Amino acid sequence: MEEAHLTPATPSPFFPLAGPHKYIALLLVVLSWILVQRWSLRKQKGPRSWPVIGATVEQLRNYHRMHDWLVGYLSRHRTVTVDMPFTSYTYIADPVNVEHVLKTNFTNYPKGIVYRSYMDVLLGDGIFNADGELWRKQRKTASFEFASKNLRDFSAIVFREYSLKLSGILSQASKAGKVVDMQELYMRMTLDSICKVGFGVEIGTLSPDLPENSFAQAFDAANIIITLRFIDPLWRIKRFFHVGSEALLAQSIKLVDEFTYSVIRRRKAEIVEVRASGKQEKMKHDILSRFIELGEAGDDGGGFGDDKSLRDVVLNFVIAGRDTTATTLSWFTHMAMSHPDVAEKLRRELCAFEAERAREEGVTLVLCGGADADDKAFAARVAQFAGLLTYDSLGKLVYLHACVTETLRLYPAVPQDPKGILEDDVLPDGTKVRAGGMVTYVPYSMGRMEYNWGPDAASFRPERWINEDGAFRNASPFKFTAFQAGPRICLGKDSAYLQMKMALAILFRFYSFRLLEGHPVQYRMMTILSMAHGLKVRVSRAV
Ligand code: HEM
Repeated sequence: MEEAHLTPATPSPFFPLAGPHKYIALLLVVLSWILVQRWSLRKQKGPRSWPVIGATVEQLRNYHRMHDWLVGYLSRHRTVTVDMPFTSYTYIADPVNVEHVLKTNFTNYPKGIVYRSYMDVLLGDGIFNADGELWRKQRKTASFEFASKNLRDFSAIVFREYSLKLSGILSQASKAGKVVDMQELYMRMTLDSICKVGFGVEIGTLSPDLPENSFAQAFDAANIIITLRFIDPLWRIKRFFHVGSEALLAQSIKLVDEFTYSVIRRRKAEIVEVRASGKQEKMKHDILSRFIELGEAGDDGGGFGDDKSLRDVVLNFVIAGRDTTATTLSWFTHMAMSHPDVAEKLRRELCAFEAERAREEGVTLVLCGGADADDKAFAARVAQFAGLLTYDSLGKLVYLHACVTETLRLYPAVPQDPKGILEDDVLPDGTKVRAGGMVTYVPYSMGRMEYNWGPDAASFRPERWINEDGAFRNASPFKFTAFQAGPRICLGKDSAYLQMKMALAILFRFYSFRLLEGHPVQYRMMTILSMAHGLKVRVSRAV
């Protein structure tokens, strides 16, 4: 044993030095490697990167406030690279780079296989998750549907009906002095609306007793867990062993699927019934019926012949139409509460509009006795006002339009939108991006950048959207990116404005809102910028 200690160490064939030299050499190799790493990162704009783990630790530490974390870096650099294990994410906020990615070199920046692999479980082959021919066909079919006057007229009726239901709930809450969660109510309203407009189904989550809705809960849980996948390198292992967040995800998707397939079965049965009755005029104008018909005709614009494809259509439209709109309505309400001058100016616009429209239509406005009016008289007055709101007349509400747009500038419903990179490329500002990585345009940051909006970029100021003649002033879609831009620009933008303006005109004409004292308003990290704790308010009638 003693001898063994005295025997000089045998040099390894892989490391031919022995004794202390071996350790010094090893240290030198490690130091040189670190130096090379630091040298190659010297021009990197973004958080500090470490060998192998990249910036994972800093990113995880800031995960709960990631959008603001990025604001900090992007205000200094315009383009930021964040290294992650085995990949890197490039974040952009300069409209010139955004135009390059979303339009000029569009084909190089698809959703990509990484994004698809994360989202597949929820979105399947639906339009949000599709690239190439599969996307093109769905886009064509859906664009055609969105342009139809039938759908627009039907939507206006549905949006008015559900806004009035929401008004009824608020009216009762104001009388009872009850606290309400506006985000939850908006989510119910937009879910009911998209189910009616999208799939011709009445699901009634906005009925006065506010029933539990397991679909909505499971859908939200799935969305949160999928967002976590973007920074959780272990998610595939968790999925394989069916543990932790991935086990919960599987459960949530099961619930979501049960609901969705039941909607499809119901619509198919109704279509058969209408056909058997021979009453074609009873055929509904919803989007799902249209896709079912296309699938049956074999002219299915993207393969909608089977229930799985229809399931993907349904869920993609739910995610498109429900959360985005409800989230924007919630942030709008928060902005109006925290900017009383804006709320007052909006109210004046709505009252003037009401008087003018009533004159135009020859309507005598009912006297309802003010805020203490009895319920029936108050409801009648609200319904009378709602009757004056049409697709065309809502176009006259320029200040309301500006307030909604300003809300989206600072609180875009989709705060970050990642794209895959097919081939190495150089962005217009000289940043190199590598095939297989990801480039993300960041609407949340873009709205707050002084280089995009001037020194008051961070202030909520709807007036910036109105020109000297009092008309709405548009901005380049590559600078105001809340609806994306280029060939994949949001298809539901007009529909979303129609619904939001219909609801907000009614609510802000007849109610005032006060944030519940001490209620925290913060976003939650998920693909949509929803509020982590909802939006708890007290509401009062204001005739
Ligand atoms: C405030 C409301 C809304 C906002 C801020 C918004 C924003 C967006 C954004 C950022 C995208 C691109 C997402 C991506 O890269 O995948 C998008 C796509 C889309 N949106 Fe909207 N959206 C809104 C409402 C709606 C509504 C109400 C509908 C339909 C009912 C809708 C239908 C779509 C569709 C179908 C796409 C996919 C377009 C494509 O990939 O070709 N959106 N929207």
